[in-house]
Amino acid sequence: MSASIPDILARIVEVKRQEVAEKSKLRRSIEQSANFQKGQRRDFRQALLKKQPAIISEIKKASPSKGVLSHDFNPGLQAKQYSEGGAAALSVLTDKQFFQGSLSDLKTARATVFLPVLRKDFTIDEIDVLEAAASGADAILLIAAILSREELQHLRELASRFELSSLVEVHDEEDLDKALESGAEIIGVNNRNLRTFEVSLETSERLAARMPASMLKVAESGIHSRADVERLTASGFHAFLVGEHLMKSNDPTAALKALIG
Ligand SMILES: O=P(O)(O)OC[C@@H](O)[C@@H](O)c1c[nH]c2ccccc12
Repeated sequence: MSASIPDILARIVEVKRQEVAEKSKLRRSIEQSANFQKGQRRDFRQALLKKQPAIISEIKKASPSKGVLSHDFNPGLQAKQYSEGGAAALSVLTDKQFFQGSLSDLKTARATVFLPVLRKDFTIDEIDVLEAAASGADAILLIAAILSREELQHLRELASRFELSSLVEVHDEEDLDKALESGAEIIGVNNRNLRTFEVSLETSERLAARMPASMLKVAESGIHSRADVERLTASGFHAFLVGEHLMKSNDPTAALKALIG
């Protein structure tokens, strides 16, 4: 990994720390809304297990590596098209500054379909988990590279108290060991290195070999074709997180059907 490449992940986390400080002032009311939403969750894990291959279809207006992906961004319509194409679940980017997303995108998407929804953001604090729960998310993302083993475990357990699933994201052996030790039940391998933006499906293949057979394995990023899905299925992946390929398509429903085969 080259040290000269600007470390986007560190910059994002810096912004998240400022947001956490702001949001924490509203903790009592956020926690109250989180409690109200209990009993309303859609089972993310079961939804993935029910489909083969299970495609977690992502709603993402823009990204730091690719810029704006969709110029007529419409999260409700996108959700509907994904649902019609056979998505197992949705992933909605809620980060504002780097991905141009919002919690209201998540609410709109979820209200339009019956699929469980993953809140895709950079979770670093309890308040983020409470906020996801309060916003009606069904699952959260926990990125191993920005959390300690203890934090991973603590935030996952907090999520589960609010009936949310956690997708624990890893991108190398060190992350994976941490994720396994923290008791992760769903592990996603990000083929995109969040520090350098390099994408390689080999990352998924390499790390899958080190995971228990019973682990629910998700391959994330850089998936563009039915051949990619087949290749990763062969190395033990059951679910696939796909963003750019579907966001850039003129017909997301057809694009999704083609990935499913
Ligand atoms: O657009 P892609 O290459 O299909 O990737 C989707 C998803 O994996 C990617 O958006 C992602 C994976 N982990 C993240 C963490 C934060 C933000 C974004 C991500």
